[in-house]
Amino acid sequence: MSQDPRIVVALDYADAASAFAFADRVTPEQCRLKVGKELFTSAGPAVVEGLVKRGFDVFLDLKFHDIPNTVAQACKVAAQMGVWMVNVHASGGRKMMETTREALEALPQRPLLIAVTVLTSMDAAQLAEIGLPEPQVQVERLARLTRDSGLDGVVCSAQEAAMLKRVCGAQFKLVTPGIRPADAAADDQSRVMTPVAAIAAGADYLVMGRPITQSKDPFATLQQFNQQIKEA
Ligand SMILES: O=c1ccn([C@@H]2O[C@H](COP(=O)(O)O)[C@@H](O)[C@H]2O)c(=O)[nH]1
Repeated sequence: MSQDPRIVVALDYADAASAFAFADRVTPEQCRLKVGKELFTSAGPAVVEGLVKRGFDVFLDLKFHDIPNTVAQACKVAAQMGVWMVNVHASGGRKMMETTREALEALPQRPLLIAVTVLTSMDAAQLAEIGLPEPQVQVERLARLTRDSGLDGVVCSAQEAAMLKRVCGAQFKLVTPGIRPADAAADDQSRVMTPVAAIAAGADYLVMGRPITQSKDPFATLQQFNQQIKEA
């Protein structure tokens, strides 16, 4: 089994018991785990610490978006929980991202710091409604700003992965939600791609929630996706 699992399972559950029930049936070699707004609001730091204690790499996906000092301090607290990765919104701007990076760099051990470009639920029409250009243009703009602010990578759709690897370089991490098998419902996601296509396009980590957690057999489904990626 891979020591660098590419799938990050989104534990979008309402309580810690459900998250731990999932975590206790998989291993850190099979997947990384993501704690997002629902689970964190319900269960708080204890759920993060419980997953870290079980040996998992935890992506704390709280997408901080605030003034520089507030975001930097929040990310420092996240780092103290022992998370593997934390994120902010790139639209918070260069000063916010640089201040946060500097705060994390002062720690003895720091998590990866990445920034959300354009949410994978948004399509061109939704972006136009808020006065922004089409996804590829806006994602590239925010990814360049993120790279220039010294962060480790971005959250984007796998549809933008090939372009971003060219623009930002191979070391710049691409974390891609909106992953859907070809025959699956998109749900509220707009910019989707299959797991195999996402890896081929250059995605480093695939964030997958409902296609795994809401499948009939989440553990067999995770194994199938890992196998598909391995063979790709
Ligand atoms: O642009 C983004 C940023 C974050 N997410 C998060 O990823 C998962 C996706 O879950 P699915 O069930 O596989 O759709 C979810 O936790 C989102 O908050 C995203 O989808 N898009």
